[in-house]
Amino acid sequence: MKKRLKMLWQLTKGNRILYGCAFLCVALSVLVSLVTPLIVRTVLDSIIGDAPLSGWPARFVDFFGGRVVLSENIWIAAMVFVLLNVLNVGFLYGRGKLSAMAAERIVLGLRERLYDHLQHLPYQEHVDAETGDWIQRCTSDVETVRRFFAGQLVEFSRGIFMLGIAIAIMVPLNWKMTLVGLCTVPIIFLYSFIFMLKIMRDFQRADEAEGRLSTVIQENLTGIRVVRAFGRQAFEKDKFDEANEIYCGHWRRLMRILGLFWSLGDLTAMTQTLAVLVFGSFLAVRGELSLGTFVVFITYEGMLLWPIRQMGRILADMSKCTVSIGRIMELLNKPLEGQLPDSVKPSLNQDIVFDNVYFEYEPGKPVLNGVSFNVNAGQTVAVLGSTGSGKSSLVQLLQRLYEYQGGSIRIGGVELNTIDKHYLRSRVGLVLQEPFLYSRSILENIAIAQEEAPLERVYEAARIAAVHEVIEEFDRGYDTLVGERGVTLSGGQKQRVSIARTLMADSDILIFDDSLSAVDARTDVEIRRALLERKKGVTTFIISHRVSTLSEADFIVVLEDGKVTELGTHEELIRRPGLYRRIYDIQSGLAGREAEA
Ligand SMILES: Nc1ncnc2c1ncn2[C@@H]1O[C@H](COP(=O)(O)OP(=O)(O)OP(=O)(O)O)[C@@H](O)[C@H]1O
Repeated sequence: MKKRLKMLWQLTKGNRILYGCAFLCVALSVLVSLVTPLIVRTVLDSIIGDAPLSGWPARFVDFFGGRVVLSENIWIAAMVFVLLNVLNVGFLYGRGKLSAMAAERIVLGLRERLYDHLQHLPYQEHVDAETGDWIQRCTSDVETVRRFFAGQLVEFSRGIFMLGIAIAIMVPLNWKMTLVGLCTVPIIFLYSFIFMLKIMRDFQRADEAEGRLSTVIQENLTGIRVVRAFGRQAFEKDKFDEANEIYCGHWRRLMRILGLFWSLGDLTAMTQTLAVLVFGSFLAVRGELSLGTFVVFITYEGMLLWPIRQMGRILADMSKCTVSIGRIMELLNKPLEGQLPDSVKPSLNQDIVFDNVYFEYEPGKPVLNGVSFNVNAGQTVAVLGSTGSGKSSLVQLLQRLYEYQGGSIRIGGVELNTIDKHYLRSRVGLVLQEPFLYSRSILENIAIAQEEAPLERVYEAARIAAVHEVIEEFDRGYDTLVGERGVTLSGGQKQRVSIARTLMADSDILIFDDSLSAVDARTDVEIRRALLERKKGVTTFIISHRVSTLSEADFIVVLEDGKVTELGTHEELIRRPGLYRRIYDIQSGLAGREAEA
């Protein structure tokens, strides 16, 4: 809790003067509202009545020409009354504007900080993340913080000013009435505070449930094709209903508690008003309280009760805000991707040595174990292995998306984990099996990292990826819009657009992680030929299950359960029994049968 409040305080940095001015407006507005009933009191008791005058009411009356003048021109007092109210409106406007300005600035900064932080988290965090929950933290949790800074914070200060100034005015007027008028304030405070502590956990649960609900919606919309293809609509609906029911359940509970809170608050407020009325009448009958002072107390009671009750509500809202800030902090406190201070930027067009590499995602569960092989600069390496054997993990290490825990990977003799990550990723092109395309034109998708590149370079990349002609056939050519995640393109077309995108960069190392799987065998050959021809000298890793693709590599690495079980050229491997030979036999058998058929 202390940490969350500290974070809220830190967030106000740079906007404290604005808040200071907003608080000043609040204080002035409170002062003006509390002075107004005193003018009514002066008019009732000393202008219409004949109670003696002293202090500032006497000076006020003298200023307007004395009692007689004022009693004959009562409109003057009415005008002062109106003027004070106009002033009050001005202060309220100032308060609203200043606090809104400060809140917008704080939230703008917070959103930017949050978004920037997410961009630099380790890749594993993104893989493990519940996207919907993260989106919720960046949107509705930030919105809760905005509401706190824009309204609740200054509203809370209004309650404090109101209480402080009212006590200062009420005590000299009648201390007994002050005691009666404020007797429930500590009760309301205490009760609101206990309530705030109690409800905080419920708000947290409701927020988490909302995050899960967002995740269900997000997963459903992203995977809609799978849902349709497998007729999983009913299952998805049940999943959604369950998450929705849990979320609504939390809110029902919250509403019950809030309802109880408000009803008890109403009861306390009514008791308080009744006490003031009864005790005030009693004192008035005994002549201990003038009519004007009685009116002041009743008016103050009405004015005080609402902000004090509001303070309770604000305390409860603050608990929601502290929950949201806690959830935001949880993201902001996630350590960023480590960057060694001495990161180097060597030339990557060099020999690569994998030396006894050990890697695991979870402790004690090796994914790569003792992987060793050497790649000469400019060579093409093919990687084969059954599913889950560690192929993708192996190539992802080359972009430092993950860090290996044992052994060594050296590029031109430089240890990989000392190379600057940003530099490394800009020089190592990775094409994934399931590429992500933005909802923009094909041109923008290909030139995403090279917006200034001449069109000819884009065409060249698309030609190598064997997609140029396909794009030209579209009505709008390169300006064709790709729907969200490229739904208007076929799987193979998307893969080729994403290959073209990677080829735009001037990479020293290219990795194709099964990224030709959705492309037919003939186009696959075309792309590889074009690559060999036009990207000569670029070290290339190709993960594939196609022997026709694998066979053309300089050598093949066969991975099984994270270990290299075979290493050699196509000719060498087909002569030995093993996985490669088995795959070769199956695929050449199939090819033979296809040819016969
Ligand atoms: N981000 C991750 N966190 C935890 N475990 C992971 C992660 N990614 C992969 N794994 C696990 O590591 C093992 C190797 O996965 P990897 O993706 O490297 O295999 P692969 O050979 O590329 O498989 P495929 O051919 O199916 O793509 C698998 O058991 C997989 O479940």
